[in-house]
Amino acid sequence: MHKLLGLKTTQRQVIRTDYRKKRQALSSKEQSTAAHNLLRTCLTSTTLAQSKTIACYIANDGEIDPVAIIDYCWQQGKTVLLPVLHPFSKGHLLFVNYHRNSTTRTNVYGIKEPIVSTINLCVLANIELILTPLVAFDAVGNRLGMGGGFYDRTLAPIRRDSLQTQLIGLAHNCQQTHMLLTDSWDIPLHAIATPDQFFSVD
Ligand SMILES: Nc1nc2c(c(=O)[nH]1)N(C=O)[C@@H](CNc1ccc(C(=O)N[C@@H](CCC(=O)O)C(=O)O)cc1)CN2
Ligand SMILES: Nc1ncnc2c1ncn2[C@@H]1O[C@H](COP(=O)(O)OP(=O)(O)OP(=O)(O)O)[C@@H](O)[C@H]1O
Repeated sequence: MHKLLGLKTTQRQVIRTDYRKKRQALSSKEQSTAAHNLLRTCLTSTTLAQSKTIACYIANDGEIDPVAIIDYCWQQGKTVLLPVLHPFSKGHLLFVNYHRNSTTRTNVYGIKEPIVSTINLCVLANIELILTPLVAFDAVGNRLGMGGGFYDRTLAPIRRDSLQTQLIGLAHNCQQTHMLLTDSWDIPLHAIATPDQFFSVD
């Protein structure tokens, strides 16, 4: 492997392990306080309030829980979507409508996802805002995920086709890193919301 590529891969793996441990170590009280404060932070930006079609996620592995954001969106009559592992296209995600009565299943990672059908699928170009899970972030919008490359692959058309879709990462305060080394395929975030702060990039 090329030296720099090897260094980056190692840095990513070390940070991934380290930052997954940090979020897993949070108590349920810390998790619920964080989840509550996260909605407040998100509402300090106009993006969430102005978007009508919003992709979110179901918390896993100590991730900050966006449940209050999902409830807020439903109350406001917004369309909420969840990522679903693509059934044929390995490493890609589909975004599927999620409402209070959605039928769900558990995927191979143990994460709940809605059942895909032709009527509940949403194409990327029609999603105004994607709230992404992440393992670590830096203040300039770089994101480190679980390592599957799912979001990077799925979101690549945003750069290729200059889509207007806004990307906001959701994270605990302890998931901020000084600086992440980036790769060519990384899709940077427009902002990051934590319980204490809203980081707008540029
Ligand atoms: N809540 C949530 N939903 C999500 C994601 C996510 O990161 N969080 N994804 C974001 O892509 C997709 C699923 N991708 C995932 C990829 C890997 C693992 C995982 O747990 N992998 C390994 C550990 C990886 C490692 O340490 O290298 C495992 O099985 O333990 C989970 C989800 C779509 N849905
Ligand atoms: N657009 C892409 N096309 C092809 N391969 C990609 C693309 N994006 C990422 N990958 C591959 O996915 C692998 C994992 O990428 P990376 O470590 O950036 O994932 P991640 O951002 O941590 O995960 P996720 O996006 O699932 O949360 C990389 O080794 C890379 O080869």
